[in-house]
Amino acid sequence: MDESKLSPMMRQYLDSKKEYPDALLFYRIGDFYEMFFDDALTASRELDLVLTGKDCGLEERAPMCGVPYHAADSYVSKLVSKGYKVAIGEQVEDPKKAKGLVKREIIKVITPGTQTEETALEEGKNNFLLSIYLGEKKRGIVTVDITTGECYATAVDSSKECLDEISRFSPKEILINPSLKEEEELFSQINSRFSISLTEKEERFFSLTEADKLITAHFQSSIMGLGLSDQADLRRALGGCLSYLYDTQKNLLSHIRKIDFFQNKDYMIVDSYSQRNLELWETLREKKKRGTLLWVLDYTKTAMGSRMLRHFLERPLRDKKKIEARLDAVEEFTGHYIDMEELREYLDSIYDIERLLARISLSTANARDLLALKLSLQYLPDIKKALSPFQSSLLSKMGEEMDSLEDIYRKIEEEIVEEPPLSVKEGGLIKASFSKDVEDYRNAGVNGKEWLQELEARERDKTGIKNLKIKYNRIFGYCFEVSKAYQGEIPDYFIRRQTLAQGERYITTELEELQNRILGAEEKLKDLEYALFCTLREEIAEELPRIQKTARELAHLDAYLSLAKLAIKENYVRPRLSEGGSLFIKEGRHPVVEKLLEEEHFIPNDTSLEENQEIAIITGPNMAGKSTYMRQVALIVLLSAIGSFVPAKEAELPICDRIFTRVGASDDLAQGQSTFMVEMSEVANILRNATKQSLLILDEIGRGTSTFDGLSIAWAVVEYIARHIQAKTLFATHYHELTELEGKLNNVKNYCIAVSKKDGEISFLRKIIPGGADESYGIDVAKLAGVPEGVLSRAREISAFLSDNDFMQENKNIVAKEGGLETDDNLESQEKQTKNGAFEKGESKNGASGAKLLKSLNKLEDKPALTEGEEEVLRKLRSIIPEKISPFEACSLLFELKELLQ
Ligand SMILES: Nc1ncnc2c1ncn2[C@@H]1O[C@H](COP(=O)(O)OP(=O)(O)OP(=O)(O)O)[C@@H](O)[C@H]1O
Repeated sequence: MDESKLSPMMRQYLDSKKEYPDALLFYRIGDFYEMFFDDALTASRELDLVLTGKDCGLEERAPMCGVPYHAADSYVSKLVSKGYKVAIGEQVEDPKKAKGLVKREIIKVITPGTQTEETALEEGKNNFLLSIYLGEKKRGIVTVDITTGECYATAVDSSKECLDEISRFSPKEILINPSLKEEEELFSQINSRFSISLTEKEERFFSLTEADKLITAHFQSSIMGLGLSDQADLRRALGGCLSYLYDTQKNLLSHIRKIDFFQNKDYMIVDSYSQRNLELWETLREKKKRGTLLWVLDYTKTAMGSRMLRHFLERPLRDKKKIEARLDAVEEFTGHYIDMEELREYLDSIYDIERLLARISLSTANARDLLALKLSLQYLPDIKKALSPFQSSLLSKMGEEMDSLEDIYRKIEEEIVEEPPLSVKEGGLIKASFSKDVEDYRNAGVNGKEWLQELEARERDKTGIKNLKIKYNRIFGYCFEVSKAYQGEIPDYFIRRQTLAQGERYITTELEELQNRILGAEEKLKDLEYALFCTLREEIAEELPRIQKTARELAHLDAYLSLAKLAIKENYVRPRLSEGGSLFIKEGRHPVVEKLLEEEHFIPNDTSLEENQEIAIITGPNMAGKSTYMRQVALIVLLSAIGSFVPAKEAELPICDRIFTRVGASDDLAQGQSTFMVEMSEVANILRNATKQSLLILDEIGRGTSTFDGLSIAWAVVEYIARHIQAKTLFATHYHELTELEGKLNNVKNYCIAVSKKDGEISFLRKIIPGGADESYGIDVAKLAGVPEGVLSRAREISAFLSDNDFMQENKNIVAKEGGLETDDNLESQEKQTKNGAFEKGESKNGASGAKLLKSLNKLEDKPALTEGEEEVLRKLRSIIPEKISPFEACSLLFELKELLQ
């Protein structure tokens, strides 16, 4: 584009655009925000706007579309929620007074992680911007929610931990430095697994010197004072984050006052796979809250409480004292139902104070926001009073820590009217009783006419001029009009302004004063009210620390009350935290399935994983309830770690360092990894990181590959856990062979989920009992699912053939013998063994199945004449025998051969 030919306005536009090339630029022109060129094409497509053109000095018109300025917020939110960034180019001088082109500047940039527009934010969920600085050794991670002022920071060692944090915070936007792109795995996972807007900034954006300058200025403390001296990567991430926030907001960020440092080791780690598998705050499929653990837990009354509860869930505790303190608070509430309900009622009238404060700090709060703050504070003294009888450590401290903030309440009460308008610049927001000037101006507007009539009557009496009138003229304003007949009676304090055909126009000092009061009143009133409002907003902003602290206490209070309400409503019990690490649950229930079943009755089950008996192998047909049972145990352990009561009759629970789950297929297939590959990398991760204090939930390990390899892997994994990790483990499997481990490894015990079969129909009893399952009932479940009878009867035939055949038995023998049960094995040799497989031609360990196929091949080759079908089988056998084949392929070929050769 030849920019020299552009019109001045277009040149001005393009200069602004160059400042934020990755943002769509909304450019204020008159009453519209216009977009041009590519931005116009994108916006018209995304917002369904009519695309027009504008003469721009070039041959072709510039594509253009626009939105009315007063409706811009909703359009901006729409774009931002789709992941776009939007820069607002505003007119910064009065167009009427401008000489030439109106001056325009970008006043803010709105991005997914920095937007504050209320309608675009999710209630009960933070809107995080996460900044990662990938350093040489560490990864600094800083997360800020500009809408609440929260700021969390940590440094982690691995990309995997980065992903765990991303998954936990679910940020709307991630700020990265270029080296993160080189960490391909992490980068591709961020891109594919999360639909998060990525903002890449050049390395200098994260410069340590700049970061330190910004951090010390913002938090008004030295790097050492903040405890950041040896945290260079974290400082860079924080510096980048602050710089980005200042740049986009173009505003003070005084509500971000405190950095909340955390270390993974202080919390129970639930990695990102497990967070999703256990559906803690988002369902796997629909990504909704309904159907998650958070959905069950959330009886909070305020958005702050709801966010706090989620926060509890994101970071289950490991410190016994802290967990007991939360449990004490919950228990105390459950024992005082009426007080609890009274407090919950008070919370009902509390708005999202944290978000209100953010708007106050960013100077975007309006009078309605201040009113909402006032209404939120009105019951604080009552809340403090209602809390005073409570004695548990957290609750008694909470009452003391909470500030009743009566001064703030009074300030707003004195100044802001009961129903203020949305706009703060149009007047009507300040009480007349608050300011004499406001009262006068407002009176002037309302009473102006009366005052003029009064003056007119008074002057008429005084002068004796009967037809003396006050009239309004656009040029001279208010004047007395006196007809020619009365010219001789004009008093000397009448000052002549204009001669008319029939008379003269006069003013007096009093009339002039009155006129000033009346004519300027409306504008002056608006200006005065706005100024008073801004002062009040600033005064409240100065009290931010006090209000923020109280808001935090209210959020905690709401979360404890919610847990207490849950305990009462859903009949949960207080867990005992076990000293020795044993896990014992009597009549445990799955919190979510129980709630979803509603009318249907959920069958409770016991669990016992003790020292020296940590591993449970769970067999049972499909649909019996294995996954539900295992998840239920994980969720119960997790609930106790957040300080919640648990769905059981009785529970003694360990404090785990981590919960690992390997359940079902992950959604990483999108990344091009096979189901089996994903499964194995998760297994590898678990085996490498689990400790004796971990809880492992393993569902059908090995099902993603051939039966033989799968069984071998599953076997070896159980063995490895039993011998080397001794973590509490629930291991569900369809490989009944694994039940043999019970006798061989003394910390393994078998369980199965009972079913009954009557007249060929199975029914699920949902009860877990000791021992292994007798049958797999797979075909019965297929029947329940409506698989056609033809397929079922054929499956029964095949199943009968396979159980007649010693084929599977042979495979099992190979696993038992060659899996090294009798010898001291290790995982590596196990893996090597299974990789070799059992079907390679010519190797002794290939087992009898390979030999059997060879025999069949020879038999076919010896036959003088072959049918078409036999030829096909022969061809297949020739092609596969030198290769590895799966046991099922081998089985089905054997089956075909059996039929053909008969
Ligand atoms: N204890 C229970 N009480 C009542 N219903 C239950 C119980 N456990 C599970 N169910 C019901 O049974 C359904 C199947 O359970 P689940 O998915 O846990 O079976 P599964 O044994 O893991 O099956 P598969 O092996 O096919 O994955 C659940 O969706 C739930 O509705």
